[in-house]
Formats: sequence, C-alpha cells, structure tokens
Amino acid sequence: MFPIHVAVAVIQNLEGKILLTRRQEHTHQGGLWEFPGGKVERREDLAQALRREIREELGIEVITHQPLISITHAYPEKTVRLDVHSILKYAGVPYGMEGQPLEWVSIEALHDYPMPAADRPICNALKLPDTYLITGPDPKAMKPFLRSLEVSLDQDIKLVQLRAPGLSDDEYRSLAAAAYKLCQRYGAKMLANASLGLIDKIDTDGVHLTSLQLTKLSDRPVSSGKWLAASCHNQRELEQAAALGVDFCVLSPVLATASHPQANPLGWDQFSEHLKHVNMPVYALGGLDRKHIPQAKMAGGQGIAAISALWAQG
Ligand SMILES: Nc1nc2c([nH]c(=O)n2[C@H]2C[C@H](O)[C@@H](COP(=O)(O)OP(=O)(O)OP(=O)(O)O)O2)c(=O)[nH]1
Ligand SMILES: [Mg+2]
Repeated sequence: MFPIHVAVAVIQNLEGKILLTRRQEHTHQGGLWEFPGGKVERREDLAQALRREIREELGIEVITHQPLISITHAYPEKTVRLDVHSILKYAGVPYGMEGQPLEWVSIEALHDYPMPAADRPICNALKLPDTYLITGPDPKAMKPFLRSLEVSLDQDIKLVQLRAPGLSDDEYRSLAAAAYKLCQRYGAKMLANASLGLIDKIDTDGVHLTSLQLTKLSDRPVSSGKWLAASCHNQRELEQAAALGVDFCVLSPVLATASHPQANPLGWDQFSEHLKHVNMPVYALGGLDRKHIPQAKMAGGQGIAAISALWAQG
C-alpha cells in the first residue's frame, strides 16, 4: 500500500512539555491523542505542509524546525509515513482551531495518553537525549573507571551503555552495580552491554545487545518498561533489531575511526539511506563527537553515540 505522507509537529513549551491534541472521534484513529499535523497535499513539500497544518489546526506560525524521526506504519486500513519535526521556534499561542482538546504533557507522562500505534517511536525519540555514551576501555581497576564515568556524567551525559567485554560475568556484575548507582545519582539511564546470561541478573534501565546477540534471540529479552537497544552495521541487522522490538539502535561506522581502521565507513548519505527503512531512533556512531549532532539529526538520526569523544580520561 502506498503510504499517506503526513507532516507532524512536536511543539515544546518553556517547561519542556509537549503539545498533544485529541483526534476527532469520527476520524481515523479517532479519540486518540496525537502530535498535531496532517496530510501533505499535492504540490506541497513537507515544510509547506507542516506550516499550513499547524496554522490550520493551532493558529500559530512555525518559524524554524528540524527533523526528529520518520516512521512508516501500516494500519490494517492504511499505511502512513509520519515525517516528524521538532518545532524550534514559532509565533503565537496554540489554540484548538477545530475545537479539538489540547494539552501540554511532560515527556514522562506521555505514556498516560492513549496514542496511535505509530507514535510509540516518536515518544521514544522524545525520551532519548542526543548523545549516548559508550564507556571507555575495559577497567583494570574499578575506582579509576568509576571516576571517569563520574566526570563524563558531569558533562551532561544522560544515557550510558556500560561496555566492558573483557570482564568476567562476576566482575561485570559488581562494576554494573556501582556504575548504576552513579548513573542514578546524575539522573542518567544506564544500559547493560553484558552476556545474555546476565541480562536478568543486573539491575539497570535496560539492555544493549551486540549485533551477534541480536542473531541469537527470538524474543525481546526485557520488559517493555525497560530500554532495549542494539548495535547494527547494515540493513539486515536493523531489520533483525526491529523484529525483536528493539527501542533504539546505534548504526556504525559512520566515519572512519582509529579503533576500527579496517571497517568501511558508511558516510552520512548511506547512514541517512538506511534510516529511511527504520522506524526507531538511531544514533550515529564512528569517528563522531558532539559537533556532529546537527548533522546526525539532519540525516534523520537521534544524535551521536561515542566512546572517545564522550568518555572522560580519569
Ligand atoms: N497528525 C498526526 N497524525 C497521525 C499521528 N499518528 C498517526 O498514526 N497519524 C495518522 C492518523 C491519520 O491517518 C494520518 C494523519 O491525518 P490527519 O487526519 O491528521 O490529516 P489532516 O489533518 O490533513 O486531516 P483531514 O483534512 O484529512 O481531515 O496520520 C500523529 O501523531 N499525528
Ligand atoms: Mg490532522
């Protein structure tokens, strides 16, 4: 089925709350809460449709916006492609021009509002920050590793993958317990990149799977209340991740890196091409630092993941 192209707006107020409106009862997905927007008309580009829809539905003028995520979702009756943009600047005060109820909702409370099924990845994209720290070299001792983690967390890191492939399960478990406490103290979420046997034995906010682990699982290994992430390098792995119900991915290598000199970098064009077929937030990884965040977002990504650029050296 050819998808219906829809321009969707995420509008945030100064308190960081997001504007939701309720769909009219008689429409498709009627009665559910949504991000405002509507169909792209013939001879319109996405930006024109976004401005027109938001003017018609809310009476405000969109001034600047940037891509957040793009989702293609097949409902039994129709397929939609939602091109979701964050509105960075607008003029006016939003008002329900079509009589639709309107609410400002904190990101943590989004799941209390029944929404169309296609919107789940949008909510995930809103919950996730634009940087994902992958912890640095395997610790030789716990103390300096935790000190580095703390310095990194102090630099506004809110999402951490605890990666230490050289440790035994016992060593990883004790490191994870200490690292998790530290992450909680800094309001950061921590995902464990551990052996499959450890997954349900460690207290964390979620699990990060290697691409090899992805191939070994047929069911989601953690509940939907926890994050499930995966490392991917190509379309096949991205599809495996989607089939397993992974919430977000890391796709690499985008640029050449000193740590993987033999790997063939994707480059931004191929990164962006891969994302056209993916319905979840994807971080770009490989030779990147914070200055690449705008480029990653323009390419359709969530932001950047990194070890060297984000890991503080003790
Ligand atoms: N605006 C919006 N549409 C969504 C969301 N999630 C989702 O599945 N959709 C679907 C529902 C519809 O099938 C389609 C959007 O169409 P729409 O009914 O808003 O279109 P429109 O504003 O142009 O309305 P109309 O003139 O056709 O009545 O996308 C969402 O969060 N926001
Ligand atoms: Mg609409």
